[in-house]
Amino acid sequence: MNSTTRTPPAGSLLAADGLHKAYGPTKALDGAEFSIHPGEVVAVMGPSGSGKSTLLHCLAGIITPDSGTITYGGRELSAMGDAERSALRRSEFGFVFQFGRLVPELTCVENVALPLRLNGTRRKDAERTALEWMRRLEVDELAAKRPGEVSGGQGQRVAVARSLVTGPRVLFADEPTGALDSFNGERVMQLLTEAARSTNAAVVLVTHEARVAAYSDREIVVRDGKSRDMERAL
Ligand SMILES: Nc1ncnc2c1ncn2[C@@H]1O[C@H](COP(=O)(O)OP(=O)(O)OP(=O)(O)O)[C@@H](O)[C@H]1O
Repeated sequence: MNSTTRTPPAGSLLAADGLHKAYGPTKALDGAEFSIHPGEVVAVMGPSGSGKSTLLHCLAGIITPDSGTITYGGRELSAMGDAERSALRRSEFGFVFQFGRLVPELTCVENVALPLRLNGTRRKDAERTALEWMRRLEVDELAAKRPGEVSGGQGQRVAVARSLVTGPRVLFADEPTGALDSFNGERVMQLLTEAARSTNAAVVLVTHEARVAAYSDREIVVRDGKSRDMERAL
């Protein structure tokens, strides 16, 4: 793609270099770079409209950058076909968004089991694994309830359980606490980071809140589509 791109930093699981993405005249990404190691939690910060979500969507293979390289496990995403990228998203990546996006017609345990069911796991096995994750996120008592019957904080913990149920190597979290009060936001972040660390999953955490970013190992600031690594002591 871009002849000036560099090799990804040693040991990185997911890395991007020289990313550009424009929406018409708007430059959403203008040379952004990124890298994350297995088990690392990286906060992507920056003002509204600076390109954070666009960066996350490029890294996750949801949108294709206009130029630049993204490598996952040593392979370039752009070299994969659509089907292979979708399979990668289903098997290696997990997602949590600002609003849980749970399926309202399904119970909470069915929601958490859904990614496993889509991968062909039998219902009983999928729901057993789902319940284990719900227990870790302290929402197993809500298994039989539908999303409309639980609180925002509980629903978000159900969404975190769903994002981790397939054992992803990278968890993408886009403002996961954005709709919660500070108490529930803190609890979601504690449980999310604990669960991710216990499985050595890397977490790409988009947030504009410093208290949420405080759960990360490292911060990257995106401004006008450019990213800057803030070397922060652990
Ligand atoms: N689908 C789209 N069509 C047109 N413009 C877009 C689209 N998505 C993003 N943009 C523009 O690209 C720029 C970067 O948007 P992006 O959503 O990545 O920023 P952000 O930092 O995540 O913002 P926020 O914190 O408000 O969510 C913004 O100017 C935005 O208006």
